[in-house]
Amino acid sequence: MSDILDEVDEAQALVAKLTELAATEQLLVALDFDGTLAPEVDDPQHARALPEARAAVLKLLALPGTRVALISGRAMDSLEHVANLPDSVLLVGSHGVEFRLDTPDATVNLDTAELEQVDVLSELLEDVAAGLDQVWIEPKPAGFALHTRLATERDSRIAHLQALSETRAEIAGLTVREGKNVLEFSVRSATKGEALLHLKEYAKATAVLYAGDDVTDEDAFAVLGSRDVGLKSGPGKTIAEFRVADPREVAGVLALLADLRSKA
Ligand SMILES: O=P(O)(O)OC[C@H]1O[C@H](O[C@H]2O[C@H](CO)[C@@H](O)[C@H](O)[C@H]2O)[C@H](O)[C@@H](O)[C@@H]1O
Repeated sequence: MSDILDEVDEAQALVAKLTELAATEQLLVALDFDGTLAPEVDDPQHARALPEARAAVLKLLALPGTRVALISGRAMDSLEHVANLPDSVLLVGSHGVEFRLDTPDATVNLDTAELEQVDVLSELLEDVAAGLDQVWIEPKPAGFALHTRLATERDSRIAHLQALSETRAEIAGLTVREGKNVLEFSVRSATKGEALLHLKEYAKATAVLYAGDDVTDEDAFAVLGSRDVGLKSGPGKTIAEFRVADPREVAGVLALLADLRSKA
């Protein structure tokens, strides 16, 4: 019984906070993609935002004083492809390495040393993936994601251990992030928290909603202020103020925010 009461209290607190947020002067709605707008799927190329999430994003985009951004671990070209949203949506790819704001230039210019590190990374991770079933690498401008979603638990563990020890032995200062069935390696360090702060300033936002589902989203939750709202999608430890069960419920929150803001 007390669980139900807790859930009711939390839902009421979320609605109250969204009502405040909806009245802010310049709103930034910043969203993670996989696991937040789009349910997880086995092939990353097939991930798509739920239709109701997409509809809510388009409704928010049309409102005055409102910007929408996606902050993703995906490479920019992959994010543009799967999100397929209007150009007015601000995009951040590769966990904050790539930006597509209102001007089209999103190129990452790696220096010679970084390019060499990417080559070394590629060789090492390709070797790891080649020796294990259902382990594969996804290239990004400044690194790679090592995917293990369909691998056995044993192969997945071996892949992570081998990849970590070999890359760390060869490349100094490598950024490694753990996500859902994925280990990400980047020769440029950046976090979703830094990206969110940049977007907040760029959009002159007076308040922010940030929603995300994975460990890397915790960096974004960490930079939110008292007027902002952090929304965790799904299970797992979080510092976000609020939690919903899955992308379907995230879509519900976005639709409610759009509705409240259109009336505010
Ligand atoms: O920051 P995000 O937008 O959540 O992106 C994180 C990673 O998402 C993708 O991988 C994850 O989603 C896939 C599709 O559901 C899933 O198959 C995979 O197991 C997940 O790790 C993407 O492929 C990565 O590049 C992103 O960094």
